[in-house]
Amino acid sequence: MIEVNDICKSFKVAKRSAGVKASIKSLFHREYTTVNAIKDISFTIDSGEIVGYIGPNGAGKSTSIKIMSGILVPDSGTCNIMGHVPWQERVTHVKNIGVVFGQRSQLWWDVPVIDSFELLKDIYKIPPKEYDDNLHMLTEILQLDNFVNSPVRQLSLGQRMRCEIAASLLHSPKILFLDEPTIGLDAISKIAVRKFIKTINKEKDVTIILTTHDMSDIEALANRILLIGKGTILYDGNLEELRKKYSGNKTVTVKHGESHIPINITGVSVLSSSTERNILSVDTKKISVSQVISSLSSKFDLIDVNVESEPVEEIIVKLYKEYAI
Ligand SMILES: Nc1ncnc2c1ncn2[C@@H]1O[C@H](COP(=O)(O)OP(=O)(O)OP(=O)(O)O)[C@@H](O)[C@H]1O
Repeated sequence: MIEVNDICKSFKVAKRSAGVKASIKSLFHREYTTVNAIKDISFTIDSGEIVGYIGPNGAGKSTSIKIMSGILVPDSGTCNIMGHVPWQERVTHVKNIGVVFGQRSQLWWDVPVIDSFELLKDIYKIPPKEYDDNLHMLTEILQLDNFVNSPVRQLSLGQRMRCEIAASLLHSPKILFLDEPTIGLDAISKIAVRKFIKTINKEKDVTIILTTHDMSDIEALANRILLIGKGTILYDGNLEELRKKYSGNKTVTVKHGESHIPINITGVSVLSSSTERNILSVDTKKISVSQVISSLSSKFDLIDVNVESEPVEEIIVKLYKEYAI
């Protein structure tokens, strides 16, 4: 469905030095540097996938999304999305894709949201029945009823984001590019947006490419991760493989009926110890969690046990460290 081959994109940026003298000099003699935003990136994405496109700030995520949406033209390389070259066949291409940039609005600021939707209906030439059905479905699932008639400038960030997502899907695209769709949202809105993304992927078979710095988005949604760093793809695989590779530890919290329990088990370190509760870090390469629990329960009276995996954030930090990005 999406085929990206050896894409490169660089930007020519004017050098600016501080100070009045340097500013005046730059009026007559400008110097430029080249920023290599992406270098030889290649990947394919199949229909129905949800791909988490992750990487640190400035890695090249937005640039890639802009190239795949046809907004930017690469310096070299090829890109084929549903049989079209995005930047050469823009009109046909945009009918197949929806794009949400979390930091920018595609809605008209001063008019009611519904008027923006009507404009998009005309721009995309959406047949009336398809528009009505999609609007009905999106209004219901994204709960837009209370603010769809308000101007965008009056909406909260979470309300606006739900409208942005609806706007990107009115023309029934098969691919949705989401660039930080949950940025700045509260916990409830984040969960609502994630739930919606899952629903359209499952029920409407929409392929989703998601960039985010929120690793719980990735954990909740992505079956595949593409890691980009310094403009190149560094990892392509699923989260489980990453967990296996980078996380050998589990955190086990043990609530017990004793005032203090001595813990001396190979592969187990005590993170914190207080009356009636111990927090342990278990190196699962040396000992399994069940072995630890049965060893403890054979000696002590355990009231409650809670086992947690290492947070995804920490696994990703290890990944970034390994690739020095
Ligand atoms: N229009 C532009 N002009 C000049 N440089 C640009 C432009 N757009 C992006 N860049 C540069 O290209 C590099 C990649 O930027 P990009 O926005 O793709 O990163 P990103 O991975 O989306 O980052 P973030 O997570 O911070 O949004 C950065 O060094 C950025 O400064």
